Amino acid sequence: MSRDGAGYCCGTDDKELDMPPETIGRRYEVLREIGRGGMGAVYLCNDTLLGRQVAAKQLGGLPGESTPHLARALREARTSAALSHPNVVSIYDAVEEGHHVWLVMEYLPSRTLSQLTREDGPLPPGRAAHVGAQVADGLAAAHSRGTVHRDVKPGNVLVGDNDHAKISDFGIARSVDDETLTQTGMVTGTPMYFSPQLARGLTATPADDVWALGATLFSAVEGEGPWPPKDNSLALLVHIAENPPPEPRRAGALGPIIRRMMAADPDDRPSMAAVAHELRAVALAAQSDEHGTLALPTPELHEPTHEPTHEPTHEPTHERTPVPAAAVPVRQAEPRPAPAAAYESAADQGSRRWVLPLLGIAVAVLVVVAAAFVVGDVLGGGGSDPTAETSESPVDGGASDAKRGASESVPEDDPATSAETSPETSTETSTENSTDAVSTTSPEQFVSDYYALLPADTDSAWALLSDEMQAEVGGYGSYQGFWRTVEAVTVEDTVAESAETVVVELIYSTAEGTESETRLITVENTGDGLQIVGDQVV
Ligand SMILES: Nc1ncnc2c1ncn2[C@@H]1O[C@H](COP(=O)(O)OP(=O)(O)OP(=O)(O)O)[C@@H](O)[C@H]1O
Repeated sequence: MSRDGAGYCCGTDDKELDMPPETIGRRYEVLREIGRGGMGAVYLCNDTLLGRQVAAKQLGGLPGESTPHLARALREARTSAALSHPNVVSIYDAVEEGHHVWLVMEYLPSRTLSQLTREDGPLPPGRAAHVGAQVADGLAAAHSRGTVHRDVKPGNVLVGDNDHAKISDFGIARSVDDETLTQTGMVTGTPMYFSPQLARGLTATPADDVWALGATLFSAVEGEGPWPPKDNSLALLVHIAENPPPEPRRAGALGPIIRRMMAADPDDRPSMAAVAHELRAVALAAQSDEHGTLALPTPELHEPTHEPTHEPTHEPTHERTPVPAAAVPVRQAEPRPAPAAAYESAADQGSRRWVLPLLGIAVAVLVVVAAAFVVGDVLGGGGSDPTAETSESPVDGGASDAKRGASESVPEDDPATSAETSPETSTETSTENSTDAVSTTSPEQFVSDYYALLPADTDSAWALLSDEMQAEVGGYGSYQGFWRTVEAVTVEDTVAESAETVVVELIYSTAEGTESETRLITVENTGDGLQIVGDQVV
């Protein structure tokens, strides 16, 4: 192992894998190890640029395994970065160092669902339903954009305070039209939670995630996995493929939904969105159980996540349709001196170019392409190349890059050529450029990166609004309340109209559907970097 001017440099033997670096990518100070998984250690770090805690997961670096590991890591970063959702662990950055990739992600003080079950015993059905509903929300958002997780299991469900749950580890997730993984012939995932179809080697579909979540809930309430443990994975696969689904015994009100989620025929399984809805109903019923036998932590049940809330406090005069405000929610329908995004008249609403009726498969494809576009931006610092989805390029930034972009440059390297051929991290490159780069972040990149933060990281996004815009919005609570109603926002295109104005085309996904909108964003360099100072529908 060596440390050089570019920061920590990793070797390739197992011993070195056990030694944490002091800093990752010259930006993330390692504080302590959080845990270990099949792919390596996870460390709690301090992001010195944004002053927040993050989790960094080390992947790759084993002899002869670096390439597939890097590919898996980058795929994980791309998939998760495109999935900005309150119930999906956000990927902020991916740093290549030596033979390793560090995935830098949102830190969630938590226990995994498997730890929780092991330490607290089997979960009451209502509590399991509450956790499961949130995970189903996150997975439904992934499914709506063509991504199958493929490794849903208790170890990939992080449960934090008040049982706030997030699904993590999109390491083997992929878009359904991405044949890269199937071409490798690799079998990945955890057999214990495989559906019979996956066990038979069929291509993964959203119905397999539904099964896996059903099996995960089965484990949570039963205290043990759905199948008898077997040392031999192949034997377990054969067992799953040839035997009827297990019957839950301690699931109570959760029993019927678990049975349907684990239906042998995938066509008999509900969609993930329907699962979320049903699980939430079970959780709510348990919450109101007077006898408290299904007691739940109450605060989180009221968290809107993205279940439709028909009476949003921040939108008193409008239907709860997603309001595609660049930065802010609609608060009232009164005329404003400047048409800031915070305010939109009823006439505006009527004339809004809703495209919902035109949406269908074509939009699903569009969203996937747009997601690649956003990630491409993040990868290339402005090189918005949708083809980057299929290249093994480094992922630099993710959600955090918008914030970083406000104070430093993002390299203009070509994402299609910089990964396998150049081991330097893109984070390193951007850090090196940081001293003189305040003015080099393009407004289009800044706007793209701003939206990449949303809806998951409202804290960081909020900091990118000028004081005046924050006042226009009506406060952080209102801003956050709006973004909680949005499952995903995707930048379809950005065009600079002038040095300070950007036309951005957006696609919003909510529980009610998908819609697009074009907005004019005005940015200004305030000395601290770029900030959003104006926003209107065009
Ligand atoms: N974002 C995070 N925030 C907080 N803790 C985390 C985070 N990600 C992982 N952890 C912790 O680190 C441990 C290891 O995580 P990891 O994802 O590597 O495990 P795993 O899913 O078993 O591994 P793999 O999927 O690679 O086989 C987990 O048990 C969890 O407690």
